[in-house]
Amino acid sequence: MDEVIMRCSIKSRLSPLILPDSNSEKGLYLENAIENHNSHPDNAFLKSDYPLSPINPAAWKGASSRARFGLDIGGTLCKVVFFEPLDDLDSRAPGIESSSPCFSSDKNGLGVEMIDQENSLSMSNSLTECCCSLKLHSFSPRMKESNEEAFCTASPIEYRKRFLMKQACTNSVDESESVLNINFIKEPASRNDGYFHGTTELSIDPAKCSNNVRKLWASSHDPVILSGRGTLYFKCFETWRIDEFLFLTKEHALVTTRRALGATGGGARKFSSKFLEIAGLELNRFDELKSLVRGIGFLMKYAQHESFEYPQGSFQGGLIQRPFKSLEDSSNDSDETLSEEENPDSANQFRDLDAISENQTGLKECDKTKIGGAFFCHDLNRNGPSHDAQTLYPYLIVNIGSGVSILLVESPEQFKRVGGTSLGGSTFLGLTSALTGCTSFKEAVDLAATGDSTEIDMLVGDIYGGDYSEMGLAATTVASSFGKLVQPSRRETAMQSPQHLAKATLLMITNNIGSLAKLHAQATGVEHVLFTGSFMHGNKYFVHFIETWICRDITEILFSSSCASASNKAFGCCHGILVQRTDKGHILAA
Ligand SMILES: Nc1ncnc2c1ncn2[C@@H]1O[C@H](COP(=O)(O)OP(=O)(O)O)[C@@H](O)[C@H]1O
Ligand SMILES: CC(C)(COP(=O)(O)O)[C@@H](O)C(=O)NCCC(=O)O
Repeated sequence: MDEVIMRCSIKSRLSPLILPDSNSEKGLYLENAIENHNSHPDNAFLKSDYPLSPINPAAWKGASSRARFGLDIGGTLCKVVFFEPLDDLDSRAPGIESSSPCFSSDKNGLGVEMIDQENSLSMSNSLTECCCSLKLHSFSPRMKESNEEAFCTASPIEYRKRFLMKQACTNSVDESESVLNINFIKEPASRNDGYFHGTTELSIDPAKCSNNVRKLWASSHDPVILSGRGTLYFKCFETWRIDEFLFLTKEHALVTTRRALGATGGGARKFSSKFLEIAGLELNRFDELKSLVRGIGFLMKYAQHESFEYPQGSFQGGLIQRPFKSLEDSSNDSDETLSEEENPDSANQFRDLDAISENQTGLKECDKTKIGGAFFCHDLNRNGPSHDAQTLYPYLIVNIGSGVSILLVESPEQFKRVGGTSLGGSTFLGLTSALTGCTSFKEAVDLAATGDSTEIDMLVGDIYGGDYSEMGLAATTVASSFGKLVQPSRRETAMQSPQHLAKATLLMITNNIGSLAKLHAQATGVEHVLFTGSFMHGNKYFVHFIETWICRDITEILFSSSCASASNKAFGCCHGILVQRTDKGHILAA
């Protein structure tokens, strides 16, 4: 099949939405899509023991299926989104609706781009061969022949050798085996680099292969079934594992030719030759910020369901906040304390503190706060979700990845990068890891949850003995992050309290990002700010802090917080997966 033509009125073709268990935090809700819950019930982001793949064998066994991939190879994480069509699209393809919203955005580099059909892989049907075997799909007999030819001429062995040699320098390798017969390459058990350790060994033994691939491809999200079309999968691994990923892909995937994969992020440029050399994969590169805007735009249209509320008690152990303790203290000192008029922040802090102290959860009892769907939507002025793709513009995107980019999106076709900061998600993770020895993002966030940053930060009250009323600074405002550690005795104590250090780090990063977001919103005159990026994932404290303290003047704050939507750059660059223009000018919607 050389060409597939489909209608792309996605909304009308999909089945009704089925909401999953409300205690979960996972969730991408494409409107009218169905979550696949055949997978592990505890599907957590990058959970290393998550059962392989996304692939539900029953769903693809025997099917001449094809998967189309979009990769976002970021500074820290590589996010992969792939779509596995059900079967022959032709048989399910009615005509084209040129009025489709997908069709209309194909302009100015932000809409649908020409992605040829080579941005396509197929999943192996042979589960016994390898649980997650990938092989390049050929659309026509002619292409298939050339695939096989290319496979014969490919020479990944050299690269594997080099890789093994490199590994051998740092890892214990059984020297009794020749390079090509090595079954295991053990990584040091004690490695403590602060990141998710997905794969602990490389193996060419099929049994272990499944295990390795399973671990590497830790699922980041339950698959989403687009009824009658196929399934969307979300995967993620650390970018520093790219060699491992490519070798495993090559080793187990039977990559048979050079084909283009939709790819974005800095790594799409940096590693493009590596993809080609190691795995024979050609990257079809897309600008990452364009992909981000496009991915968000797509989700905005089709994934408007926020999904989960914070369960009661989920914030046990404290919250990120401008510390209230000394504010209470200083409230006894009427001379030093700001009036509400002088310091509206201070007044709000008191009010919020009252609300919070009722249940000590650290979360306002506020039924409009929801998280976990494709978008966490919080309208500060109205109850319930209010964002609407049409009325949202102009808005800011604050993408918190390794670093932070701030974009002003003026229309679906127009955006510009208006700012950024190097103090981003990896600053939090790197610093917290270095300071506390924690070994994963989740651990760092969990640690922060139990900490008290006032033990670490120097507050205005620490300097002034109370509020600095003249300048509107409450005593509780952080004057200097980590400032208390200038005292040697404080440092010693702090080092015994990793949770306080983690919290101070999270607060510092959050405060900075929030302030920048607010300033950029003011400078550009926008009222809507959307926070996204993997830093958001499971990071309720960030969300809560931002909405409570930082962005009160902004009409609407949106959080794209699920892992799936944190993959929106990958989504954006495989937008062509869902809506694709073929070389004959047809829309292809998978
Ligand atoms: N499992 C994880 N492993 C590492 N970092 C994670 C993880 N989950 C969330 N993060 C956070 O997400 C950040 C990376 O965000 P991401 O949007 O993927 O950026 P990039 O595209 O630069 O890799 C990390 O710096 C960290 O703060
Ligand atoms: C360079 C980047 C666009 C890369 O994106 P990322 O992988 O961090 O998502 C981003 O890290 C960034 O904008 N950093 C901040 C640079 C600055 O404005 O100071």
